[in-house]
Amino acid sequence: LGNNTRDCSYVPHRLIRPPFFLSLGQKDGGTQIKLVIDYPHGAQALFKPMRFPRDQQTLPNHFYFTDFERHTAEIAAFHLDRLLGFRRAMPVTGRTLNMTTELYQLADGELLKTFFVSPSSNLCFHGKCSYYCDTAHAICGSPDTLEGSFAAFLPPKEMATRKVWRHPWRRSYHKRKKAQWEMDQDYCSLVKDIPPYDSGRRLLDLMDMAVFDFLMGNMDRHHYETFRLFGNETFPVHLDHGRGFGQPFHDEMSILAPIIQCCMIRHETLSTLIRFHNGPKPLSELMRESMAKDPVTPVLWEPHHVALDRRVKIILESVRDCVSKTGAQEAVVHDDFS
Ligand SMILES: Nc1ncnc2c1ncn2[C@@H]1O[C@H](COP(=O)(O)OP(=O)(O)OP(=O)(O)O)[C@@H](O)[C@H]1O
Ligand SMILES: [Mn+2]
Repeated sequence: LGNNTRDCSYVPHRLIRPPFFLSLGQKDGGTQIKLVIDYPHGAQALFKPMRFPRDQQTLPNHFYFTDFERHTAEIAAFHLDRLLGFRRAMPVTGRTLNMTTELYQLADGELLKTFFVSPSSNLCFHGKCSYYCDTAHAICGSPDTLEGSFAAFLPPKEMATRKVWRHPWRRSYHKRKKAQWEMDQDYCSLVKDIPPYDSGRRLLDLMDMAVFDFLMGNMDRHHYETFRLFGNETFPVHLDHGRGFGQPFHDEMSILAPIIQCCMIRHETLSTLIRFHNGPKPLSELMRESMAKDPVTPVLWEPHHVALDRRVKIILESVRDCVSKTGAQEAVVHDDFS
């Protein structure tokens, strides 16, 4: 993890072969199919399969909550989180797998029943879930290789329980309704009075999350989770980015609402954004370099890189507007937590 590449030269070669799976199962909960992969020695990964080619955009008549998930968004979001200096996302890598030997032969029960061969002789499955789990939305190999994202698994509940929080700037998840924050420009003053946002680091962490989500265009931040162990003095884990990186030609300003309405950003995060803007290297280049070694590189369609640099500029402009209203003392917050 991190900037330092781990030195593996002392590891016998047979130990660093790609690991093989022991078993797999469907991850319950959530709207789209994802699998829990079990490796030997108790390790696990969360697998999200590829559905579409890299250049497919969010369908124009789809809402943020009906958008298909993209495995590449999960991979790219991990790299973006790390480059922003947050390190609040689980590590995610891409990998191409053999559907027959690595999925079909290991599947059982309800999952196995959903495998079939398509009219063009590709092996497919659709699993069971609450949205896109039917024959019309199946995941198909070509003919039997399939790309996916593999996220390192969070520690089990027994080791580290998590608390789920409703995001104060959650969208309505309804095709006709708006959320309160979309109608009330003074919404932040309400949030600021309510624990855990009234003290400590949490409100600033939400500002960081808005930066992160705006850069990738993720509108699907309905809840977030924290580890209970540290009470409120802890960070929100950045999970579930499958709906990011869907619209490279559109910048969704409403994702910046927390920053615009609270007129606030963490000093450290602002410095990072200024570094992306002034160089030596723009964010697009840092992302390309960071993802170059991923097994499914190039991870993102090129227009997404262009969008990242454009959006860095937009955040800086928003912060500048806000500083000119309230002054830098108020808007740019120094804290010791990041
Ligand atoms: N790396 C991980 N390790 C273990 N559990 C995870 C990991 N990432 C996510 N989860 C858990 O799995 C749940 C579902 O994952 P995720 O949110 O990515 O799927 P989803 O289908 O998009 O769900 P939803 O539709 O509720 O947004 C999350 O709420 C989280 O608690
Ligand atoms: Mn989701």
